[in-house]
Amino acid sequence: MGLVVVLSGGQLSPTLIAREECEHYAEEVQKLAYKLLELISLSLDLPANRLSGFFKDQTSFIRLNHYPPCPVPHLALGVGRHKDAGALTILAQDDVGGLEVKRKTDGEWIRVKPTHDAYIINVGDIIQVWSNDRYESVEHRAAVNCKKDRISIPFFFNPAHYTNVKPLEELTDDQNLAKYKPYNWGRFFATRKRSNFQKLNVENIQISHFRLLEKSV
Ligand SMILES: O=C(O)CCC(=O)C(=O)O
Ligand SMILES: [Fe+2]
Repeated sequence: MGLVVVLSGGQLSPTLIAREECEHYAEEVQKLAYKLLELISLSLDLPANRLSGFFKDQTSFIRLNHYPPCPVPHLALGVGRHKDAGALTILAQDDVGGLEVKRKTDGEWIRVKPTHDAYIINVGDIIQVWSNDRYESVEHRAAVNCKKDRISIPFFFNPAHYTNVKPLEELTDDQNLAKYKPYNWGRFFATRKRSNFQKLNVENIQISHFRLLEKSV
């Protein structure tokens, strides 16, 4: 399957990026994404293949992020705070570090220490909605480094654009009411993309806009 590769940041040149290597990487990382999807399904007491059908015409893509160094990192925008809108993100990064996740208990930003040869897996908004909040997508951001360039390569595993995203019927009943009303993934994503990096600003689309029930803490 053809995957879109998006380049973002300072001096990355498409000519420097080997096409075959990107395609090979996309194929392999996609296999990992399907495996993770199976494990998530099983963890929700669902058949392993319960979610894979949503990805038949998937809208997944890879982004190559380049963060040039900045002498005043706190004044620079890396990637602003946001939650990944899709199903899962598989993030490869170099050893510079910069990714921060927001701790829910006190709102502190916690730096994620890069681990050699390991991926960071982010649960996205769609898994949160499908699981009716049993999984939760994490708020995160990426800071720039004052001395070093940084590269990160997220693979965004997203379902078909026509997917109607809603809590799975198996996980809802009279005792566990659906916490979200259905929304169309293609429209959600297009709206999100238009707002670029202002990802958590009020005018931007969020799954909380589709929430039916108050969130229990
Ligand atoms: O560069 C990173 O560590 C995170 C990037 C990110 O969150 C994103 O591209 O959605
Ligand atoms: Fe992200």
